[in-house]
Amino acid sequence: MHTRIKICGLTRSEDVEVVADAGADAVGFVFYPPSPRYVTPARAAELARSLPPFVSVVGLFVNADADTVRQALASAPIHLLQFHGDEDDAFCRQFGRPFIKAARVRPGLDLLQYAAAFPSAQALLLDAFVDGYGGGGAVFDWSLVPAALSRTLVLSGGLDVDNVGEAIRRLQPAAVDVSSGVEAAKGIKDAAKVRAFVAAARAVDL
Ligand SMILES: O=C(O)c1ccccc1NCC(=O)[C@H](O)[C@H](O)COP(=O)(O)O
Repeated sequence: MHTRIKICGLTRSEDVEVVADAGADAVGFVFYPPSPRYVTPARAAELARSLPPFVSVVGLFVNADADTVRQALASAPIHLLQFHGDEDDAFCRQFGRPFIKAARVRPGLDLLQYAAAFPSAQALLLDAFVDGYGGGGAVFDWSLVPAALSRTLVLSGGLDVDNVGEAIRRLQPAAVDVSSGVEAAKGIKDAAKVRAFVAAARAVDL
Protein backbone atom coordinates (compact mmCIF):
# COMPACT_ATOMS: atom_id res chain seq x y z
CA MET A 1 0.00 0.00 0.00
CA HIS A 2 1.40 3.39 -0.95
CA THR A 3 0.23 6.12 1.41
CA ARG A 4 0.14 9.49 -0.32
CA ILE A 5 1.65 12.45 1.51
CA LYS A 6 0.31 16.02 1.46
CA ILE A 7 2.28 18.86 3.03
CA CYS A 8 0.01 21.82 3.69
CA GLY A 9 0.37 25.52 4.35
CA LEU A 10 3.29 26.37 2.09
CA THR A 11 4.19 30.05 1.75
CA ARG A 12 7.79 30.07 0.45
CA SER A 13 9.31 28.84 -2.79
CA GLU A 14 12.25 27.26 -0.95
CA ASP A 15 9.78 25.19 1.03
CA VAL A 16 7.95 24.10 -2.12
CA GLU A 17 11.26 22.86 -3.51
CA VAL A 18 12.15 21.04 -0.28
CA VAL A 19 8.72 19.36 -0.11
CA ALA A 20 8.81 18.25 -3.75
CA ASP A 21 12.42 17.07 -3.42
CA ALA A 22 11.50 15.07 -0.31
CA GLY A 23 8.95 13.17 -2.39
CA ALA A 24 5.61 14.50 -1.14
CA ASP A 25 2.71 13.74 -3.44
CA ALA A 26 0.82 17.00 -2.91
CA VAL A 27 1.23 20.51 -1.61
CA GLY A 28 -1.56 22.51 0.01
CA PHE A 29 -2.11 26.25 -0.23
CA VAL A 30 -4.32 27.88 2.38
CA PHE A 31 -6.73 30.41 0.85
CA TYR A 32 -8.17 31.36 4.25
CA PRO A 33 -7.14 34.91 5.16
CA PRO A 34 -7.20 34.52 8.97
CA SER A 35 -4.62 31.76 8.76
CA PRO A 36 -0.95 32.62 9.33
CA ARG A 37 -0.31 30.29 6.38
CA TYR A 38 -2.59 32.24 4.04
CA VAL A 39 -1.44 32.92 0.51
CA THR A 40 -3.33 34.56 -2.34
CA PRO A 41 -4.10 32.46 -5.41
CA ALA A 42 -1.66 34.61 -7.38
CA ARG A 43 1.07 33.80 -4.85
CA ALA A 44 0.11 30.13 -4.99
CA ALA A 45 0.51 30.25 -8.78
CA GLU A 46 4.02 31.69 -8.34
CA LEU A 47 4.91 29.03 -5.78
CA ALA A 48 3.49 26.24 -7.92
CA ARG A 49 5.94 27.16 -10.70
CA SER A 50 8.65 25.65 -8.45
CA LEU A 51 6.95 22.26 -8.58
CA PRO A 52 8.12 19.39 -10.80
CA PRO A 53 5.46 17.58 -12.81
CA PHE A 54 3.11 15.11 -11.07
CA VAL A 55 2.98 16.85 -7.69
CA SER A 56 -0.66 17.74 -6.98
CA VAL A 57 -1.73 21.21 -5.88
CA VAL A 58 -4.49 21.37 -3.28
CA GLY A 59 -6.40 24.63 -2.77
CA LEU A 60 -7.89 24.94 0.71
CA PHE A 61 -10.93 27.03 1.59
CA VAL A 62 -12.94 27.71 4.74
CA ASN A 63 -16.52 28.92 4.17
CA ALA A 64 -15.46 30.95 1.13
CA ASP A 65 -18.10 32.22 -1.27
CA ALA A 66 -18.38 30.56 -4.67
CA ASP A 67 -16.87 33.51 -6.53
CA THR A 68 -13.77 33.36 -4.34
CA VAL A 69 -13.31 29.70 -5.20
CA ARG A 70 -13.89 30.37 -8.91
CA GLN A 71 -11.38 33.24 -8.91
CA ALA A 72 -8.80 31.01 -7.23
CA LEU A 73 -9.38 28.28 -9.80
CA ALA A 74 -8.86 30.84 -12.55
CA SER A 75 -5.66 32.18 -10.97
CA ALA A 76 -3.77 29.12 -9.75
CA PRO A 77 -3.13 25.56 -11.04
CA ILE A 78 -5.33 23.84 -8.46
CA HIS A 79 -5.82 20.10 -9.04
CA LEU A 80 -7.92 19.34 -5.96
CA LEU A 81 -10.17 21.47 -3.78
CA GLN A 82 -10.21 21.04 -0.02
CA PHE A 83 -13.15 22.44 1.89
CA HIS A 84 -12.39 22.77 5.58
CA GLY A 85 -15.39 24.69 6.89
CA ASP A 86 -19.14 24.18 7.11
CA GLU A 87 -19.72 23.76 3.37
CA ASP A 88 -22.29 21.20 2.16
CA ASP A 89 -21.97 18.72 -0.68
CA ALA A 90 -23.93 20.88 -3.16
CA PHE A 91 -21.62 23.84 -2.56
CA CYS A 92 -18.46 21.73 -2.87
CA ARG A 93 -19.44 19.95 -6.08
CA GLN A 94 -20.64 23.03 -7.98
CA PHE A 95 -17.12 23.77 -9.30
CA GLY A 96 -16.90 20.57 -11.29
CA ARG A 97 -13.54 19.72 -9.73
CA PRO A 98 -12.54 16.83 -7.45
CA PHE A 99 -12.69 17.83 -3.82
CA ILE A 100 -11.94 16.52 -0.39
CA LYS A 101 -14.08 17.49 2.57
CA ALA A 102 -12.58 17.95 6.00
CA ALA A 103 -14.33 16.57 9.05
CA ARG A 104 -13.28 18.09 12.36
CA VAL A 105 -13.42 14.99 14.51
CA ARG A 106 -14.64 15.14 18.10
CA PRO A 107 -16.74 12.92 20.38
CA GLY A 108 -20.37 13.04 19.29
CA LEU A 109 -19.64 13.58 15.60
CA ASP A 110 -21.17 10.66 13.72
CA LEU A 111 -18.59 10.13 10.99
CA LEU A 112 -20.77 7.62 9.14
CA GLN A 113 -23.55 10.20 8.93
CA TYR A 114 -21.04 12.93 8.06
CA ALA A 115 -19.57 10.85 5.24
CA ALA A 116 -23.04 10.06 3.88
CA ALA A 117 -23.68 13.81 3.60
CA PHE A 118 -20.74 14.19 1.17
CA PRO A 119 -21.33 11.56 -1.52
CA SER A 120 -19.50 13.72 -4.11
CA ALA A 121 -16.28 14.01 -2.12
CA GLN A 122 -13.28 12.15 -3.55
CA ALA A 123 -12.11 11.66 0.05
CA LEU A 124 -12.77 12.72 3.60
CA LEU A 125 -9.96 14.46 5.43
CA LEU A 126 -10.15 13.67 9.14
CA ASP A 127 -8.71 16.48 11.22
CA ALA A 128 -8.81 17.52 14.84
CA PHE A 129 -11.45 19.94 16.06
CA VAL A 130 -9.45 23.09 16.78
CA ASP A 131 -10.03 26.84 16.97
CA GLY A 132 -9.49 28.44 13.60
CA TYR A 133 -10.84 25.37 11.73
CA GLY A 134 -7.51 23.67 11.10
CA GLY A 135 -3.73 23.74 11.14
CA GLY A 136 -3.78 23.39 14.91
CA GLY A 137 -1.13 20.71 15.41
CA ALA A 138 -3.58 18.69 17.54
CA VAL A 139 -4.11 14.92 17.32
CA PHE A 140 -7.68 13.68 17.61
CA ASP A 141 -8.65 10.34 19.16
CA TRP A 142 -8.15 7.95 16.26
CA SER A 143 -10.41 5.38 17.98
CA LEU A 144 -13.31 7.69 17.04
CA VAL A 145 -12.93 6.58 13.41
CA PRO A 146 -15.42 3.71 12.88
CA ALA A 147 -14.12 0.59 11.11
CA ALA A 148 -17.30 0.76 9.01
CA LEU A 149 -16.25 4.10 7.50
CA SER A 150 -15.62 2.77 4.02
CA ARG A 151 -14.49 5.98 2.33
CA THR A 152 -11.16 7.12 0.98
CA LEU A 153 -9.54 8.83 3.94
CA VAL A 154 -6.87 11.46 4.41
CA LEU A 155 -5.62 11.42 7.97
CA SER A 156 -4.62 14.76 9.40
CA GLY A 157 -4.26 16.58 12.68
CA GLY A 158 -1.07 16.84 14.69
CA LEU A 159 0.89 14.32 12.65
CA ASP A 160 4.65 14.34 12.92
CA VAL A 161 7.68 12.10 12.43
CA ASP A 162 6.96 10.30 15.71
CA ASN A 163 3.32 9.34 15.17
CA VAL A 164 2.82 9.13 11.40
CA GLY A 165 3.95 5.52 11.21
CA GLU A 166 1.52 4.41 13.90
CA ALA A 167 -1.21 6.49 12.26
CA ILE A 168 -0.74 4.70 8.94
CA ARG A 169 -0.57 1.27 10.54
CA ARG A 170 -3.72 1.84 12.61
CA LEU A 171 -5.99 3.57 10.11
CA GLN A 172 -4.41 2.71 6.75
CA PRO A 173 -5.47 6.01 5.17
CA ALA A 174 -5.05 6.64 1.46
CA ALA A 175 -3.03 9.70 2.44
CA VAL A 176 -1.65 11.63 5.36
CA ASP A 177 -1.61 15.39 5.67
CA VAL A 178 0.63 17.56 7.82
CA SER A 179 1.35 21.20 8.50
CA SER A 180 2.52 22.02 12.04
CA GLY A 181 4.56 18.84 12.45
CA VAL A 182 7.01 19.85 9.73
CA GLU A 183 7.35 23.53 10.63
CA ALA A 184 9.85 25.82 12.34
CA ALA A 185 7.01 28.35 12.68
CA LYS A 186 3.51 28.61 11.21
CA GLY A 187 3.90 28.77 7.44
CA ILE A 188 7.67 28.19 7.62
CA LYS A 189 8.58 24.60 6.85
CA ASP A 190 11.66 22.96 8.38
CA ALA A 191 13.51 21.00 5.69
CA ALA A 192 14.85 18.36 8.08
CA LYS A 193 11.39 17.84 9.58
CA VAL A 194 9.85 17.54 6.12
CA ARG A 195 12.38 14.94 5.02
CA ALA A 196 12.06 12.99 8.29
CA PHE A 197 8.27 12.98 8.07
CA VAL A 198 8.24 11.70 4.49
CA ALA A 199 10.82 9.04 5.32
CA ALA A 200 8.82 7.88 8.34
CA ALA A 201 5.63 7.64 6.30
CA ARG A 202 7.37 5.83 3.44
CA ALA A 203 9.04 3.38 5.85
CA VAL A 204 5.64 1.95 6.77
CA ASP A 205 4.92 1.11 3.13
CA LEU A 206 8.06 -0.97 2.70
O1 LIG B 1 -3.25 25.27 8.00
C1 LIG B 1 -4.01 26.18 8.36
O2 LIG B 1 -3.60 27.26 8.80
C2 LIG B 1 -5.50 25.99 8.26
C3 LIG B 1 -6.34 27.03 8.66
C4 LIG B 1 -7.71 26.87 8.57
C5 LIG B 1 -8.27 25.69 8.07
C6 LIG B 1 -7.43 24.65 7.66
C7 LIG B 1 -6.05 24.79 7.75
N1 LIG B 1 -5.21 23.75 7.38
C8 LIG B 1 -5.80 22.57 6.85
C9 LIG B 1 -4.91 21.43 6.66
O3 LIG B 1 -5.14 20.63 5.75
C10 LIG B 1 -3.87 21.13 7.71
O4 LIG B 1 -2.79 20.45 7.10
C11 LIG B 1 -4.51 20.24 8.76
O5 LIG B 1 -5.46 21.03 9.45
C12 LIG B 1 -3.49 19.65 9.71
O6 LIG B 1 -2.77 20.67 10.33
P1 LIG B 1 -1.69 20.28 11.47
O7 LIG B 1 -2.47 19.67 12.62
O8 LIG B 1 -1.05 21.59 11.82
O9 LIG B 1 -0.73 19.29 10.86
